[in-house]
Parts: sequence; C-alpha cells; structure tokens
Amino acid sequence: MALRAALARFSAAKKRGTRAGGGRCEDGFRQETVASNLQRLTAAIKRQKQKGAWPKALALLSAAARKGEERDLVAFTAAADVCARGSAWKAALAVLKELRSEGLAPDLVLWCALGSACSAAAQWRRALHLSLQAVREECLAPNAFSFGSAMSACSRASQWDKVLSLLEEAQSLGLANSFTFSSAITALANSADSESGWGRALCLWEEAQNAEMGNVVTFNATLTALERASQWHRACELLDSGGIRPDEVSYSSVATACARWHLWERSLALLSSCLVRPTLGGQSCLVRAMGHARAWEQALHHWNSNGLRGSEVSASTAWALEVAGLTPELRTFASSSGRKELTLLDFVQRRAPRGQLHAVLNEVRHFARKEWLKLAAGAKASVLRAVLRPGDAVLELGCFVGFSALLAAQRLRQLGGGGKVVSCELNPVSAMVARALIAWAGADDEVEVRVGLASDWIASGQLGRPDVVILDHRGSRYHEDLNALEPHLGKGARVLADNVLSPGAPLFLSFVDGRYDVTVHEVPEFRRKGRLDWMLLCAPLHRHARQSAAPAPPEFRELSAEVDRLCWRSSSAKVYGGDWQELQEQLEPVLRRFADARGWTSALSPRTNIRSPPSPGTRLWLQFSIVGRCKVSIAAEATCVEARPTLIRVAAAAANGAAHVRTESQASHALQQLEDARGAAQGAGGVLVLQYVTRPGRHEAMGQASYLAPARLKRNLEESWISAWASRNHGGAGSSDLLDSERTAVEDS
Ligand SMILES: C[S@@+](CC[C@H](N)C(=O)[O-])C[C@H]1O[C@@H](n2cnc3c(N)ncnc32)[C@H](O)[C@@H]1O
Repeated sequence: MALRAALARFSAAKKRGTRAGGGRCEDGFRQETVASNLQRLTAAIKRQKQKGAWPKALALLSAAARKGEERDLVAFTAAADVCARGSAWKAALAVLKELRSEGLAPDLVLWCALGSACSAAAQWRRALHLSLQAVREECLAPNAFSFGSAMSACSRASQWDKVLSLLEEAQSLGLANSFTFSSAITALANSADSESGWGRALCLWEEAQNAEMGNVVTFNATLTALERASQWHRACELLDSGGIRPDEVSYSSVATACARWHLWERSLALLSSCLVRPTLGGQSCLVRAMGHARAWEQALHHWNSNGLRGSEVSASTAWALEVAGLTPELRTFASSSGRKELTLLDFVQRRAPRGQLHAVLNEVRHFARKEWLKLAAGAKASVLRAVLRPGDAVLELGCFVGFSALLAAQRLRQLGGGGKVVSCELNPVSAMVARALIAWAGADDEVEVRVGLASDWIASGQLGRPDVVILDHRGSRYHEDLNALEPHLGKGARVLADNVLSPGAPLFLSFVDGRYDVTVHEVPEFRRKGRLDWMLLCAPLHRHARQSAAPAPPEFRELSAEVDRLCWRSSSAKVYGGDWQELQEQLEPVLRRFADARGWTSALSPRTNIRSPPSPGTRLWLQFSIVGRCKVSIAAEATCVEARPTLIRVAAAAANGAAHVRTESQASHALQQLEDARGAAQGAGGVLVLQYVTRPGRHEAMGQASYLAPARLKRNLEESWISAWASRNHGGAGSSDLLDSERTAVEDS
C-alpha cells in the first residue's frame, strides 16, 4: 500500500512537473528516488527467494532502515516470502513485528506468506492461526488462498481431519477452489490411513469435477492417493477416463503404482506413452520393479537410453544389476557428487599400509577431524563394539564409506573371528569408496557392501538371518525397514539404531514400544560439539509378550516429517544451525518424556564383566564434560549409587564440580582427576556411566568417560570449559530471546 501510495505521489509529481514545462520539481525528484529505492530493495529481496536466503533478505531490510530509506508493505511481504522459502518461521514473524513498528498493517498477501513460512517449517498450528484466525482478528476476510495455505500446512503435518473440516468450511463460505480440493486430496494421500483414504479421495475428485474445480493438480493428487494405497488398476482407470489431459506427473504416478506391484511392463508402457519426460521418481520405481523381476537388461537399457546417468535412477539401476548377481562397475553409476568420499579414499590409501584394518580406521578418523563425515565414531563406536558377540552375522543399513562396517569387522576379529558384516548403501559413490576401503583394509572376506535401497534388499530376501541389525540410514524409515526385516531376524537378535535423538527417529521409538526390550544409550555425537544423541539397543520381546505395532502419536508423525524435511533440504541446500537447534528443542523433550515414561533412559552400559564392582555408597573421584545443554565441565567427587555386573552408576553434584574448573590450571587438575577415575573404572573391568544432578532428585544426561581416549578427554574438557565460561559470561543459550538465533545469523551474514 505504501509503495502504491508512493508510486501515486510520484506519478502525480511527474505530471505536475510536465505541465510546468518539463522540469522536475524537488519534491518530484524525492518521490522518484524513494520509489526507485523501494523497487531496488524489493527486487534485491526477491532475488534471495530462489535460495531461501532469509538472513540476507532480513539484512537488506535492516540495511535500508539504517540508511533511513523507506520500506513498504511490498518489501516486507517479499522478505516474508523468502523466509517461507527458507522455512524460517521465526524470521517471518520478525518481519511482521518490524512491519508493525513501522506503522504499517499487514494485508492478506502478507498473512498468507507468514502462514506459508510456518507451514514450511511444520508449524501447522501457527500456520492455521496466521492464515485464518489472525486474518479475522484484523477484520479481514480470508480468501480461497488463505484456506488453501492453512489446509496445505495441516496436510503436511498429516492433520487430515483438520484438512477435511477446513474444506467443508471453505465450501460453506463459497471459497473452495481447485487449490483447496488438491490440498484435501493430498492430505488423504499422505494419511497414515491411505488404505481407506483413497475412496474418499476419489469422491472429492468427483465433487471437484462436478463443481468445475478439478484441474491437473487435483487429478494428480487423486492419482497419488490411489498409488499410495496400491490401487494400481483404479489409477489406470482414472488415467484413461479422459476427464483431464494427463501430464508427466500423472503418468509417473500411475507407472509407480504399477511398479509397486512389480508390473514393470505396464509401467514401462505408461512412461513410454508420456510425451514429456517422466519424473525421476517414476523412472526409479520402474527400474526397481525391473530389478525385482530380475529384468536387469531392460533396467540397464532404460537407464542408458533415457540419459539417466548421474540421476537418482542410477542407484536403482546398479541395484537391479547387483540383485541379479552381477557386479557392475559402480563408477559408471556414480554422479558427480562424492568429491569428499573420493578424497577420503585417496587420503587413506596414501597413509595407511595396505591390509591394516586398524590403520585404515585411524586414518578415516583422522580425515574426519578435518572434514566432517557422518560416522558412528567416538563414543558411538564403543556402543557398537559392545553390542557384538563372537560369530555374529551383522546387517547394517546405511554403510556410507564403510567405517562402522569395518569397526564391526575389527570387533568380530577381536572376539575370535567368524561372523560377517553385510552393509547396504544407497549412494553408488559411497558404496564404491566403502568397497575400496574394505579391500584396502584386507577385510573383503568379512564385509560385503550392497548398493541400493535397504528396503529393496530386504524385499529381495538376500540378506540372510542377521543376529545384529544396525540402523544408520534414514531415521524416518527405520520402523518400516525393521518391520520388513522382522521375519528374517535370528534368535536373540539385537537391533542397534543410531541417530534416534539427533536428527531423530520418533516413529521408530514409537514402533519399538511394547515390541522390543529397549535401552537408550546417550552418547556425544562424533565431532559435533555439545550435541548428544541416542543409540537405541532393542531386543525383540518374546512372541507372547509382544504387542502389535500401534499407530504413532500425531506429534511423532509431525516431528518425523520435519526431521525428514530438514535432512532432505540439507542434502541440496544450506540449512541454518538455528533450524536444527529449533527442531532439536521441539523433539528432545517429547522423546525424553516418552522414553522416561517407559524407563528406557536409565542407560545400561553395554560392556559386561565388571570384576569387582564398588559397593553402593563408595566415593569415586570423577570428572567429565557434559556435552548436553548445560555445557559445563565437572570435576567432582561422586558416590557410587548402583553397581551391577554390567554397570557402575554414580551421582555427582554439578554445581560443586562446575565451580572447580575456572582456570586453565584447574582444568588440567580436573583432567588428572578424570584420568584417575577412568583408571579406577577400567581397573574394575567395567564402564562408568556418569550422571550429574542439576537439581536435587533430578538425574539427567550421562557420559561414558572410560570410553574416551586421553587426548579426546583433554580436548572435551577444554572445549567444555571454554563454553561453560562463555555461557556464564554471556548468559547462556537457553535463556535467549525467541529470535536470537536468527538475529545472530543475520549479523553473521
Ligand atoms: C549416517 S550414514 C552411515 C554412516 C555409517 N554407518 C558409519 O557410521 O560409518 C547414512 C548413509 O545411509 C545411506 N542411506 C540413506 N537412505 C538409505 C536407504 N534407504 N538405503 C540404504 N542406504 C541409505 C546414505 O546414503 C548414507 O551414506
């Protein structure tokens, strides 16, 4: 509005100037400058949208304010749009605040942008409020777009009941359109109950058609609902019904529906009749269907003749060959990404002597200290090692470059040899590097890497009967893949799931409840200062004690969708640290409550055989760094509160301990004490599970000091000491204003 007013003033001034003989008056010149500054500012902000670079957009707004330049509703709306693209809902709300402080009032377009920002960040309640309620509070009337935006937010969060009631409301207000119908049908397609939702989706599609509100987007949403519910014949019928001209998405959905039933010939015919290039997802499904039918020649031909090199279809093609017993040259299927993995291979081969497994592992760790790699190293490696028993058949989902697979092989050797590790990896470059490293380490008899989706390998029935399953691929898939694996699990099987707390696997946590005996190991994340993670060790309960899997709570589904979204986004674009932190702050209390209520969090040390456990009440000298939220180093006297053959649990007072470590000499003194404690623990032949108490009676995060090597201990201690100092002096992260992390990011940018 302000921009429109400015432009109106500008053109009036211009007209006056023309009538006065063509010369510009001073006021006209000023108006022109204002208008052109505004245009420039808005254009600069809009340029950030593609990358979702919201800190830059906010910085541009701030810079304009600093220079005393005018900012109007259009510029603020553009900034909110960029925030929506970057899923930065807090930043979007900051834009609203700033707009109001300028004396401007938001319009419907801005409310929709704010709603979209919340929707993109899986904040569906906020999105609903901003798109509809807040609009009404401002005495504005929501339009069809407001409803569509609210519905798509609820749909993304799997709130399908809410979506359907919003559709009814929109219909009663005469505001339903193709967008609202598409949102409702998409919600049904995404519903956990898609098996029964497809009928409802078809009805809505007919309703939309009758009201002349059906378009290709609504049509495709209906096809997707049918595809997800495995209704391939109904999907084919709808495609042929002639109501709408199908596009590449329509063909790909139906082809995917057929491919799910391994009807690859039908799927191929559909994709071939599509005039535009079918989606990569559809082609990937087709090639996988060919793989399941062992039609590897057709898979290879399709991949070759459709120019699919370097695309996501490559992994499926490589899998189709491997599952048929062939060993394709993985380099052919590798895309250009994977520079880091190839550099790692070169690094290790230059430094570790061939055939020395131990040296290879060390060099991978060494490399990971310079360039971050997503490895289960450090304390996680100790948990992994402790789970293994002599002769175990290990199945790992998520091999990456083979670090944890090699660790498992090393442990099996230490346990007397025998056993085997099979590890699945989706990415051909990572799988290729893993194979090369395994061969270099001389462990190719013990470790086998399979390229392709874990679910495809499980469905192929070629993974044997594992004793130990390591889940380290994609948190949102753990429960489905484990469910498919269950019939193949050996007696006394153990399942070790990594990354359950960070980035998080809420659906898995819900899946194992009542079906597995669960222990949570809380461990520091490798090379991620201050971040704790959970490794879950799960043993299947006896058939009679086992409950059938209950549907996950809605909150868990929402959180899982958000974790997936951030992980997905981080593979192709920058995800700001604040976004991860915010997600973690939402996720952690929910998962902790769930695990605490079931008594899973009383961490059990996986190491067994403590020869002479101290009796309860014994005093032990301890020091350890708490790498959780509090970020304090502790040098403390502790009391043994429990001792079992597998565990020594101690309690220490954090406040006392923290006070000890203020100077460097105190830090080194504390380090010495920690070394003593470590020695004491090892002397007893066991593992210390350390607890600290922040409030009397309240036990929180645990660390496992005796797992840590002295050099690492020293680093941890010093780092934690510094951060403890920083948080004491600067107020700490926990108490910060809602928008602090965004502000910092803006300043950084
Ligand atoms: C965290 S890394 C694994 C790290 C490895 N376990 C280690 O500690 O050395 C996860 C890997 O899983 C792979 N992945 C993701 N989804 C997958 C799937 N559905 N099937 C197989 N591998 C998958 C990714 O490509 C990635 O390399």
